[in-house]
Amino acid sequence: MRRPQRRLVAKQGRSQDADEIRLLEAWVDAGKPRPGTKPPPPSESSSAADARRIARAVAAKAAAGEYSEYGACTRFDELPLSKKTKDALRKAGYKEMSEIQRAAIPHALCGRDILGAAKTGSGKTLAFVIPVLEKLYRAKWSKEDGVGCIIISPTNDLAGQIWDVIRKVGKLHGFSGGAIVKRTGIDDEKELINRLNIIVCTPGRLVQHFDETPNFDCSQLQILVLDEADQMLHRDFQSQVDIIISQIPKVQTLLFSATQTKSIKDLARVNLKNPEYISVHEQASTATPDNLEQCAMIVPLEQKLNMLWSFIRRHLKSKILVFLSSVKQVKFVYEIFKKLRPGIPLKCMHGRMKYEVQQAIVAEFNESTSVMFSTDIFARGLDIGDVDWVVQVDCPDSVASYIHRVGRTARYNKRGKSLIFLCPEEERMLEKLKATESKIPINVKKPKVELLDQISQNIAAMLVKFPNLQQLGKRAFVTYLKSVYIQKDKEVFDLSRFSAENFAAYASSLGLPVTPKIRFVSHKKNASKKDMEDIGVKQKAKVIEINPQANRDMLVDDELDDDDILKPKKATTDANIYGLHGILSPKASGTDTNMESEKVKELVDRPLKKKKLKINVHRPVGIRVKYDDEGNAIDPLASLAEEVGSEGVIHKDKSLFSFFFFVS
Ligand SMILES: Nc1ncnc2c1ncn2[C@@H]1O[C@H](COP(=O)(O)OP(=O)(O)OP(=O)(O)O)[C@@H](O)[C@H]1O
Repeated sequence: MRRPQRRLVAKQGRSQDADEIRLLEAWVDAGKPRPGTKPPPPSESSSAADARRIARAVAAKAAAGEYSEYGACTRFDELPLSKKTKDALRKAGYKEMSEIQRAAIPHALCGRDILGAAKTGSGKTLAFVIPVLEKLYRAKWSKEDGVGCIIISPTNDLAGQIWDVIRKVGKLHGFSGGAIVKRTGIDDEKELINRLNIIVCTPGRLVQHFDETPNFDCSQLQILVLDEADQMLHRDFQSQVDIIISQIPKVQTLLFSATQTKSIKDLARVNLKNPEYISVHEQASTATPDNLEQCAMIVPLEQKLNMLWSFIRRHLKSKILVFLSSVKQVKFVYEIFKKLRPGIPLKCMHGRMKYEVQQAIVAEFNESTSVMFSTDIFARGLDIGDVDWVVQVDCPDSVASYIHRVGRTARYNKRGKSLIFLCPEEERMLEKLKATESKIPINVKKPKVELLDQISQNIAAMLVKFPNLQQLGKRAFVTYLKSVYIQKDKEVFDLSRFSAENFAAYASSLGLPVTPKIRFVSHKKNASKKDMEDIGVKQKAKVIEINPQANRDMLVDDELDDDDILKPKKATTDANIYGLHGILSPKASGTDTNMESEKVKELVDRPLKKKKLKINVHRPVGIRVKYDDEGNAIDPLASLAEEVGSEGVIHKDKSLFSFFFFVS
């Protein structure tokens, strides 16, 4: 493939790097670990001073053409890495490698595909960021070379966080790049995206660029990373990842997660070539961090808020992350607790917030002792400093979700604690967590009922004083039931196990004077458009007798918006934008809708190079998918209505945009 003259000239201009690159190439090749090998346990005898001396000796030998094997290294400065990367690592305070870094980086440096698994907080981000930087450096990649690396992450926040690590460790390299992390202006991004060497983004946004950006060119891609790979390859992002894979060449691929997929079917979809299976904690007795203390309590639904309040009141000096199952619950609990003043700052985080607001809240939470109420938007990957407690008020949808949620504490050698409230009706989850194969050391504690603060009366008083809170409470009630109803794991989540009395008591615990009336609408698989419309029309909805007693008491309440009706929606955010044959399927509702809201930082003003044609000629044509502000596919008619009806809004949104981060 011929590259333009200008690129060659730019590369020749970096002759001081050329010698180092030659040396690194030779070292990487001569000292590479054998496929399938793991590093030996690190020797404990050498002091830090010894280790530095060894590292200097290794580097001097390499400069003299004697290349040592690097598969057993314990420090970053013993690896065949560029001086720019080593200097930045040292400045950032990274010296000793973590287990996953020791095991994965040597194999990744010599170009192998990796399927990496290690516990939460064990340093997986650096395990892929370093090979990415080195790959591009050794390929003499420059800003003019276009997209060389794509890193896909499930949420915008996580993409932003990964980009921060790249900026820190790659700051001495001259690569361009950015986290496309907020739906700002796809048109502005179209101009710029081909000039980014490293793109970090959610799958939905990338697919959107493949669809809408003329000449979006990934044909020169060098390396692909899927963070939280199990989630990427599973139902949530399956169809989008399939599209991405079909649009890019086969390149070195790195897959990382704390709960790795082992499904051959999943892995076949990303075409891994003789991958290194690296699971550093596979033999460990626990799947969660060793320094994490975990306990569970069986708490009736109607006592959960009392329990949470009492817990917070007794931990006013702790940084606490609280998981709830829906945006409306987060909003309600946050608002009501704020009014009741527990004596510690409160924050909330969910997907309906602007990315900038989220970032500000995360930054504050990083710095302060406070309580953060969050949906699962915070469950994976986020690296928040010194969280003391993770409290799961609502049951996670799986054991893997539990592991990711509790992994927000006890990160990288720090200590942490977690507590989960499970309703008696959800005890099956406790069995799953305690099962030998889950490897989760969890203690079951009995709640001390006598210590419980009873706050239902206080909440009810607040609802009288602030009527808008009553509406919020009602919605929190309904969305909680909905969140249980839509769960796939019916062994754990089964509304029919709750009685009408349970629901009434729960409503009363939220301060509601009466139990909101709700209805359940049947879920027809592969529902046609007609069916979908019918579901939207209340009179035609089919009521399911989930709990005859409950249904007798809970009929349709017309005050609740459609979103609050217990009709099945997809639990995930931007999953399945396409149906099987590229047919537009209805917008997924999602627990967190900002996963696809994107922000791009710092504008680029370099001339574009001529780009090659897209790769996949078999992609379905003739179906132009439109996306909403969050990157979800929207119905053509809905989008037409939006364009006709809200020109001003569209214009206003556009003015928010786009800037790219740069490593320079
Ligand atoms: N070699 C290292 N030395 C010191 N600190 C490190 C090292 N590697 C990573 N860390 C720190 O450990 C913390 C957790 O790292 P990271 O976020 O990469 O974990 P993770 O394995 O990706 O976790 P999760 O599974 O939750 O996404 C970060 O604050 C990071 O800066």
